[in-house]
Amino acid sequence: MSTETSPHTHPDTTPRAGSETSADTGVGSGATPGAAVVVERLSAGYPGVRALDEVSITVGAGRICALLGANGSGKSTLFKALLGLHRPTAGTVRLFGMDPSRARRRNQVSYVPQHEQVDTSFPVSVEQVVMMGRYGHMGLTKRARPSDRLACDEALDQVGLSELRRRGIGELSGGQRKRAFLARAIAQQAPLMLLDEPFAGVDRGSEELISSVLKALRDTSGTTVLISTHHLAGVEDLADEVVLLHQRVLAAGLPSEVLTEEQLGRSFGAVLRETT
Ligand SMILES: Nc1ncnc2c1ncn2[C@@H]1O[C@H](COP(=O)(O)OP(=O)(O)OP(=O)(O)O)[C@@H](O)[C@H]1O
Repeated sequence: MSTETSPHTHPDTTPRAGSETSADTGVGSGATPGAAVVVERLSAGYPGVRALDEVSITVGAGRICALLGANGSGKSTLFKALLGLHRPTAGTVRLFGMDPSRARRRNQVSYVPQHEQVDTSFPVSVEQVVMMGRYGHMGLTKRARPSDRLACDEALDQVGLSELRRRGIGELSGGQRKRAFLARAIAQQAPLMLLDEPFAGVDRGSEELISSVLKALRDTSGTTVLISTHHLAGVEDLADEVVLLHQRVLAAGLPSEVLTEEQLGRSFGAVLRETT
């Protein structure tokens, strides 16, 4: 990740942009080589609210980047823009050189939302939820093939939910449910994973498990991971790069550069400390 003030990329890792060629992905045609996410001078908001103001971020492929900001700092709005679900007023977003809608259609990005609506009156098992991550791979018939079942089995195993696979999703604890939705994203096997507040409302055990799963995805598959969080705890250990956001990018770089008392104090003052 980098901004104009703190250039930092990771040229050693190649984006796992599916099996597409550079012509398919658009990499090379105005894209930033080796970058999974390029946000340039992005402004976005709602009637009467400026949520993002000229935000520029670059996340190198195969990196874990934490987007750190207090409540209301614009993290969710940025995620919505990255997913093509919120139209910015200015600026551009490119995921592996593609616009967000195209990247989603080409299974380049998976998403783990902060809250997932679970309709307990319509029972869906944990493994059915995880299988939903495979829909983009199944073709028109939407029938699971052996490769889909294998991807689900592996994802359930990674998050430690194999034993609970037949349980209804509504019967899980908050932390277990979060792991189930993480497994759905893992099964999708997209080269970029976005996680909105993955540690909110989970116990210490689930937090450690989620962190180690994300690191394993980076290390074994070269997955680029972008998490939004307002919790300082754990970020230094997990993230390769940190962006401090408060409507604008206040600081960006290596955790050791960004997560200093001085930087946090200058950037957030009391606001961040109150919310961590
Ligand atoms: N649908 C909306 N309509 C109007 N204003 C909104 C809407 N969604 C967010 N906002 C405002 O936009 C700003 C950024 O909100 P956003 O949800 O992106 O921040 P956030 O960092 O994700 O916050 P949190 O950590 O509390 O989820 C805030 O001032 C918020 O009140």
